[in-house]
Amino acid sequence: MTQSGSSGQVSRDGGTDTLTVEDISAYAVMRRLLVDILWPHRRVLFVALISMVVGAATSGAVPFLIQVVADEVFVAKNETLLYLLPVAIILVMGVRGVADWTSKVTDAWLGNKVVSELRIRMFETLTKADLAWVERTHSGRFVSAFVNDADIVQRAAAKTMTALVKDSLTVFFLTASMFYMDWRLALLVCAGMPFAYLYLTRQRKRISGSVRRSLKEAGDLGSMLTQTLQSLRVVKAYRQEQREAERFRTIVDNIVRYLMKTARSRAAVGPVTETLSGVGIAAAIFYGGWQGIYGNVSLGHFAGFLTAAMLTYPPMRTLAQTQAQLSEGVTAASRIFAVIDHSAIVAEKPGAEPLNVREARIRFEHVDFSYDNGTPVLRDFDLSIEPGQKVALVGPSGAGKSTVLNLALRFFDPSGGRILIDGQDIRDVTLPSVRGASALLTQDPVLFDETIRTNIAYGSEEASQEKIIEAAKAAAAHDFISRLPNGYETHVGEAGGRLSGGERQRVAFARAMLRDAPILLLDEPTSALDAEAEAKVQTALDGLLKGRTVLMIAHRLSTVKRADLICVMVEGRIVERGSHHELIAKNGAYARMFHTQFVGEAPALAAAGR
Ligand SMILES: Nc1ncnc2c1ncn2[C@@H]1O[C@H](COP(=O)(O)OP(=O)(O)OP(=O)(O)O)[C@@H](O)[C@H]1O
Repeated sequence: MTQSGSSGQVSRDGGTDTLTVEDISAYAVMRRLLVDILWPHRRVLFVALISMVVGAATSGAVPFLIQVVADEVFVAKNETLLYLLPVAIILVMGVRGVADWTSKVTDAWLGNKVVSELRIRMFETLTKADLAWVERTHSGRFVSAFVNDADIVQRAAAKTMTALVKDSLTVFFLTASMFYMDWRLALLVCAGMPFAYLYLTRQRKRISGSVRRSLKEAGDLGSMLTQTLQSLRVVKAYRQEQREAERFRTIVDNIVRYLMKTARSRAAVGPVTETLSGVGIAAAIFYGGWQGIYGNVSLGHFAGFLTAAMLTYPPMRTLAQTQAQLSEGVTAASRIFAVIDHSAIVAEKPGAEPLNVREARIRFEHVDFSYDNGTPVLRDFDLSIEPGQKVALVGPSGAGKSTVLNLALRFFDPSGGRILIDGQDIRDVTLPSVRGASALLTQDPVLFDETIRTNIAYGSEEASQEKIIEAAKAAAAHDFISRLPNGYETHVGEAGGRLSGGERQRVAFARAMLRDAPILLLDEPTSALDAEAEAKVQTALDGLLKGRTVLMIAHRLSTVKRADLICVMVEGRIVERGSHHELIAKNGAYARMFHTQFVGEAPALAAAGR
């Protein structure tokens, strides 16, 4: 058992069967964004806040200036103020302009920072996450989190931060000025606010629901696009273009449906705030005018108040619209947090030491394992591989051969038994040291869309050019690489698509050579090659196997013959073990396999002198 309590039944890794998004409150999400992400940039945040406060305060000063202009210049005919007031207004507006510029730039910076930080954290989680979880979650869901969700958070962060702080402060200052000037009039203007608040809360819930669904559909769209691009040959060969296009159209239509729902809820905010502001201002004009005619309210007083009321509504309207945007941002952020919060179950114990590889002896000690559906895949799997020994696993499809390699690399943890390398349980040592002890070669080598040199040096970045060439020579790859126009600097294309299968495999061999790991795990790396290509990589493979402990999955007689020990697996158990000749003589499961699967290869191998 690991410290994280891994049970080997992958579905029980904390109960996250899919990427469930919890209903987190807007407050919780914003608090997290503020504390976790923004706090390290508190200086910029501080500058942003100051500029917003200054901007809001200058707005609050404008009605007073208007009041003074009306009362002192127009009514009292004060000439000195006539010269002073324009200067004061230019100053106030100038300060407001600078504050506005500063708050916009700092907001954009903080918005971008929030999103890049969220993207980085998601990526880190992904690279450290359990394979089981990543495989279970559709790639489109991740792509959507990185692209759509992050984009929405960015827009929401940049816009709502200004609106929430600056516009709230502006509304506060202006409302305060209104109450200071005439509290009765101010009450009239503000009477509609509680209704607006209740209405907005209802709209916010609606928006949150439709945004969540549109983002989910956007994830499905991403998944479908990836899937179609990967399987375009099959789509064409089976003439499914029309069907795929219709499926795509359904998803796109759904997205539009949910986006329109969001747009309608968002737009519904406008008429309500407009009407309320109209009613408020109309009431203020009527009551203020009445006071002007029959009471003792001065023109300046009334004009100043009306300016304050007029100036209050635009930021209030923005605040109302912000509710919608905030709701979208919170929904998208909670989807991102669902990715970030995933905790890997295959994790290191605290204070784990690195694996100390002395001889590279591997021991699978009564290992049991099942994937998330709970069906046992390995049952009492018991195998010792001596230093330098080459062991081949053979058996029918689904017997659990690849699973054994997955467990050796600690991609999953067994539910029973232990796996030891040189006597150390691989759950007790650091993860990079376990994975660093082995090199894995698969049927379909994984190359990145980089140069050949970068692909060979993947995982051994510090290797010199000489070492890279040496590894390529040992992997019989140097000659073909040298013939390429850009040699080692040739880009291999997406997934190595510009190279042939055999060339890709030799680049992968060179990578393993350079890595020089004491343990080699092979998942029949030659099985996807034709006879000619295979012949070219055989020598490379022999060189690679020399002096290493090897565990290989074998589908071909040529691979089986390389092994010192052959283990026949059936339904997760080793049912026979021995050398090729011993097992043939036994006339059991291996002999049957030999006669059905391998016999066709035997004459070719004999001719090749193997
Ligand atoms: N990620 C996974 N999640 C759930 N079940 C899995 C997963 N990978 C493999 N299995 C199941 O585990 C069993 C063993 O699979 P495994 O790939 O180890 O067999 P194998 O012997 O390598 O087969 P093959 O020779 O066809 O590659 C199969 O029944 C398979 O369906």
